[in-house]
Amino acid sequence: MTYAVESTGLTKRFGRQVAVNAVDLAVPRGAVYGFLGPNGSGKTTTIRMLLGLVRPTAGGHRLLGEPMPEAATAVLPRVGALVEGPAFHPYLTGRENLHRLDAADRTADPGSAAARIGAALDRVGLTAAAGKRVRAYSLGMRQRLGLAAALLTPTELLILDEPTNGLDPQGTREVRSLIAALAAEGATVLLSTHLLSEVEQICTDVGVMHQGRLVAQAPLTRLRAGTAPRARVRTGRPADAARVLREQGLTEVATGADEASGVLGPVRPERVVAALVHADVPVREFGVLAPDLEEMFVSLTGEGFDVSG
Ligand SMILES: Nc1ncnc2c1ncn2[C@@H]1O[C@H](COP(=O)(O)OP(=O)(O)OP(=O)(O)O)[C@@H](O)[C@H]1O
Repeated sequence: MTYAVESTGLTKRFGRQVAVNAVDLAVPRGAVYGFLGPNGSGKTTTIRMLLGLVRPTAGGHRLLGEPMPEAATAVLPRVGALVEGPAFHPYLTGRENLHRLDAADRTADPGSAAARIGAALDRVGLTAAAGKRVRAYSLGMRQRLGLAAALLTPTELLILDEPTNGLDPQGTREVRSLIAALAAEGATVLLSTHLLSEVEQICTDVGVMHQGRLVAQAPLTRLRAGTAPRARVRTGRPADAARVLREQGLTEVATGADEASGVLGPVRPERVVAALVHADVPVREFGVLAPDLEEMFVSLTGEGFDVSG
């Protein structure tokens, strides 16, 4: 079995609106999979279907190789989840809330509950605030408590909806390093985010959602390799430069007021420079522009991502 999460044709309609449209997810075992998309693109609805919280209109999926929802009782205890608005009791402390959740899990051993809860609180950096009532928690502290709840189960697969949402920069860094540590211990992580920078920092794989559709899905290394570098020449004679670029085999050649550029493909940049000089094109500047993931995602979705954070 190679996929920790696998869906085929997963679809959810709300009335006339198709929130999730025939999504085929494939999350490899051991991956940190970034489920990336702008607000409203269908990430949360997909995650809720994966966890069996929302019934799909069509399609199906497997978690850890088991068919859902048929195998839900067997497989869900092996899956840690953080979904929007976890139902914590506001008048109980963080620790007491975890005890409640842990006690509700029939597969958890009550004898080791205190140790399990202490370890989970510790991992998310909430030990000091564990004795406070949840109603006094900030959004970031609630988010951490949600993560601690996800860590109560064995972390074979973690499904996290916007895990760094509401955290300050320090908290964001801590949660990202926690995710990296869990992955290093062998867990598969699927996390949703609208931050491309988050995907670039911690993910090995990415799936891009746009208007309910999964418009791209690949290991990050392959996406980076697939975004072709462009060569750019600054010159007073852009038309002549463009002709040379085409002669040299560059594709998608474009010109601006004082520049020409094209996709290099297999052509070596030093050959292009030599050809420009040979053709008497005055070269003020020559550069190879690094592939830019953001540009690629924008071209896939026609929308920008929030790149801060
Ligand atoms: N229970 C519901 N009833 C009706 N429409 C819904 C419901 N839940 C979600 N939607 C709609 O489905 C679409 C996808 O929403 P979803 O929350 O899955 O997107 P998202 O990518 O998670 O966005 P966000 O980042 O804002 O959470 C949205 O247009 C939303 O309004």
